[in-house]
Amino acid sequence: MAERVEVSDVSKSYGKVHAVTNVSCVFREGETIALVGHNGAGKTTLIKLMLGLIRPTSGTVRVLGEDPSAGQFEARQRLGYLPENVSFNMALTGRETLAFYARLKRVPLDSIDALLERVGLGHAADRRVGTYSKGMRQRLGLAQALLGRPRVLLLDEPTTGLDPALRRSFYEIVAELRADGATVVLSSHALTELEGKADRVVIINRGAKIADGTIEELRSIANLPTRIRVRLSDAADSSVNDWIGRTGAWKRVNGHMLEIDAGPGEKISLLRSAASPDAPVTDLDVVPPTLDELYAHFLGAGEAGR
Ligand SMILES: Nc1ncnc2c1ncn2[C@@H]1O[C@H](COP(=O)(O)OP(=O)(O)OP(=O)(O)O)[C@@H](O)[C@H]1O
Repeated sequence: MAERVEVSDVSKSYGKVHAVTNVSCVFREGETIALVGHNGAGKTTLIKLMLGLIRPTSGTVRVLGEDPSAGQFEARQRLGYLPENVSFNMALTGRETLAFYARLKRVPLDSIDALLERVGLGHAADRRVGTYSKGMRQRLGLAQALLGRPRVLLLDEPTTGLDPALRRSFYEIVAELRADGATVVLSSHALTELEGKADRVVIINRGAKIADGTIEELRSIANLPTRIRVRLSDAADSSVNDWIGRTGAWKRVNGHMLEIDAGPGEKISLLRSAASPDAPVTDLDVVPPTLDELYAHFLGAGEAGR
């Protein structure tokens, strides 16, 4: 797969503030990447570096084979950007707004109506943007970013302000872009929202990259325990205590439930013993670590390494 974005050992400082420190990453054709980090972690700075709006203090950035901060950045037309806070001229209609951006990008104006339909704004094309809801403005921002079928899309916290139905339709569009070979970078505060949506997750903390991989890879690196919870057949039965004594350090949740945090090495043997015919168990749940726990793990590991 072709490399679309290459960030090599990039740092960016604003005076004494080190917004990004020695970050390297490569984003390829057809990849959807989640750029995750807390407020002030450096996500927007990284996106601005990829857009060429700012230059790195050190290191290099290449987008579609070119330096995005060079004066003649021919690839700009193939780069789409949705800023964190979209702001439009409230007096223009949705269609006029897109026409304005299409002229700037030198994109044929006849693509505008199809784009407005695609983001669900066809019915409001001739209304002034001042009358749009926040979600409608966000979708107009997405339509603007999609002008000219860009090969790289940088979407800064794109689902802020969208209700669950709009989020779903937003991610449907992201899936179509991915199928069409676009490289999509989605920045977010929350890892949970992005499960199943991104091929890869890059976690940024205080300007440094602290994790990079698929969610499965990150789960396996983090090695977090899986919670196993069992319902006892007869909690009062003395055989229960014998069984607990034989099988592990189960904790009582209440009178008839036990749970244990099973490390990767003991998970199978604990499940076997809980499912065996002599176990006083009538039901069993396996709860893998949540994405919030995974995120917290990497943030904690990043802090410990400082
Ligand atoms: N123009 C600037 N001048 C000075 N400091 C800046 C500037 N832009 C960003 N910073 C600082 O750089 C750091 C990273 O900011 P950045 O906006 O990249 O974070 P972020 O991860 O996008 O945060 P958020 O989720 O809040 O948008 C922060 O400490 C911020 O205050």
